[in-house]
Amino acid sequence: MTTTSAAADGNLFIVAAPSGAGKSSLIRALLERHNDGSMQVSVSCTTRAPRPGEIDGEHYHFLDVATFQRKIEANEFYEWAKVFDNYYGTSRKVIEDTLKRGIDVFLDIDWQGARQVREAYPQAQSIFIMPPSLAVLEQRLRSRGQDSDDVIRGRMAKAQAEMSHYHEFDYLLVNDDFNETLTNFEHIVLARRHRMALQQSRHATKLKDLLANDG
Ligand SMILES: Nc1ncnc2c1ncn2[C@@H]1O[C@H](COP(=O)(O)OP(=O)(O)OP(=O)(O)O)[C@@H](O)[C@H]1O
Ligand SMILES: Nc1nc2c(ncn2[C@@H]2O[C@H](COP(=O)(O)O)[C@@H](O)[C@H]2O)c(=O)[nH]1
Repeated sequence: MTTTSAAADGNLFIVAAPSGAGKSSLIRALLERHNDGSMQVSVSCTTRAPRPGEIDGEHYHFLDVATFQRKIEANEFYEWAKVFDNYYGTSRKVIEDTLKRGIDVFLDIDWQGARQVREAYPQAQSIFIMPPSLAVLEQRLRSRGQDSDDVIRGRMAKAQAEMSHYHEFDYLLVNDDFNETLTNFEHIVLARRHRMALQQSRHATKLKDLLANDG
């Protein structure tokens, strides 16, 4: 008789930060380092207008408010929140299907969404990214060159409220030197993968021993 152990689900990582602290850049860089298909970033839905260069389906799924609200009613979101006066949400089906295929998923979301995901999926690992200072945060938003002065002012006004939730997260990284932060981020992700792989192999060994001793 042959025994097969179920393939392990992928790991779910929540990454939050005040706007401009660098979470999207860190996730993108990590995915470039591990471009073997074992990791994916979730493409959120939003009612925010696309920025120049943003592509529908690649950076976000851009929806109108009525469509977004219909999806809320139909329970299609794993989590959703209103952030900076726009709706943002994560598709339930895509996340569940991707994790089932054994692929690690990164959610680039705010603290409200992080709370909802933790409740739905307590084994998710959560990482909060802090900027070195508010002055640096503002400088990053400005040098990104994608938001108007008004939008930047609005995001800076909400930065401290977002940062006040850092203690709800499993890990805290201060993104000063980018490469150093990326390496620390990578260590968190790889340590989680190794822990889960070890658990899975212990589980498989136990099952084998149990069957060997049976009868
Ligand atoms: N450690 C760093 N040092 C200098 N610049 C950085 C660093 N990390 C990110 N940046 C730059 O800061 C800007 C904001 O980064 P990014 O867009 O990744 O932020 P974010 O947290 O994803 O923002 P949002 O929540 O608005 O999507 C980008 O121009 C990025 O290149
Ligand atoms: N709760 C969620 N928050 C999300 C999601 N996708 C993005 N975000 C957060 O919104 C702000 C602004 O993003 P931007 O692209 O307009 O700069 C940022 O903090 C994101 O993390 C989501 O699906 N759910």
